[in-house]
Amino acid sequence: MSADRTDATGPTNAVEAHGVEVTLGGSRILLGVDVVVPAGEVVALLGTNGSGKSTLVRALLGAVPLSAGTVHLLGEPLGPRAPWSRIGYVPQRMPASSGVSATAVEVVASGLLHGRALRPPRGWRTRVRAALDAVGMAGHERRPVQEMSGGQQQRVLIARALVREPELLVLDEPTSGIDVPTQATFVDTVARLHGQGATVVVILHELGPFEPLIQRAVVLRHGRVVHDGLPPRPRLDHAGATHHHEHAHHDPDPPPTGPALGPTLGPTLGMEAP
Ligand SMILES: Nc1ncnc2c1ncn2[C@@H]1O[C@H](COP(=O)(O)OP(=O)(O)OP(=O)(O)O)[C@@H](O)[C@H]1O
Repeated sequence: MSADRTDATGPTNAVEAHGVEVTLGGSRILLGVDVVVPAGEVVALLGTNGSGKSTLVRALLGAVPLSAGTVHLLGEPLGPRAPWSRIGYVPQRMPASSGVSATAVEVVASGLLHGRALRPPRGWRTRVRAALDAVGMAGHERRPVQEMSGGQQQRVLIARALVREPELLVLDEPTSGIDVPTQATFVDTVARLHGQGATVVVILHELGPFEPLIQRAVVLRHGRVVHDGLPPRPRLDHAGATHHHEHAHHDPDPPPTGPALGPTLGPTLGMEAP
């Protein structure tokens, strides 16, 4: 644990990544990404489809190998010393089923197991129920997740991350496929965790209901950071309830390089520069 990352009150940076490069299937996906997220901040990761957002999050969490660069989480380097029990992660999709039909309670309770702790802690049922409640899944405790819709499975995954009351919460497009009232409940829960000091890194297609929480946006394009600063404002025509989001947003050319969000990038995200 290095002195510059951690003081007596805990790590100053929840995420500290420098020069991250990732190559997958022979393609260079991340080309030297620097991301530093101070403890307690809520950061949105934005960018067009295929810009490398999920790969970056997976690299930060050690789920894909780095070909170059360094990552520290909550003051510890990636690896066996990384404090996984203090980190919650919600992947974009439910991992392929193993064929074992776990119930919602079992999946969420697995979020309380880590390292050598193979038994859930005292009071786990109450915590699991509260986490399912926070994602609008109260009453579904005994249902096998395999029988649930994609949106319901996503909510169970979110509950599995929330049940830890994590210090660092990493979410990959958490609200896709989830109905609007449940999105609001979920955002309230993330806001509560943030109020308790948690750091949140969230991949979003658009800021949507997270907008009031987002303090900073990191925008990727073709595996590089093209903006790191104030979040873009939603464009009025995109914010309207009648706007549909199924259309593909075009990739602007050339990419902006400065710290400010370039005028061509806003339309890509359906947002205006700050
Ligand atoms: N395992 C893999 N092997 C080869 N290429 C991959 C692999 N995983 C991702 N890629 C490629 O890396 C690029 C970035 O993918 P990634 O999923 O990180 O983008 P993204 O910004 O999260 O996109 P989306 O918004 O569609 O999820 C894409 O071109 C994708 O096809």
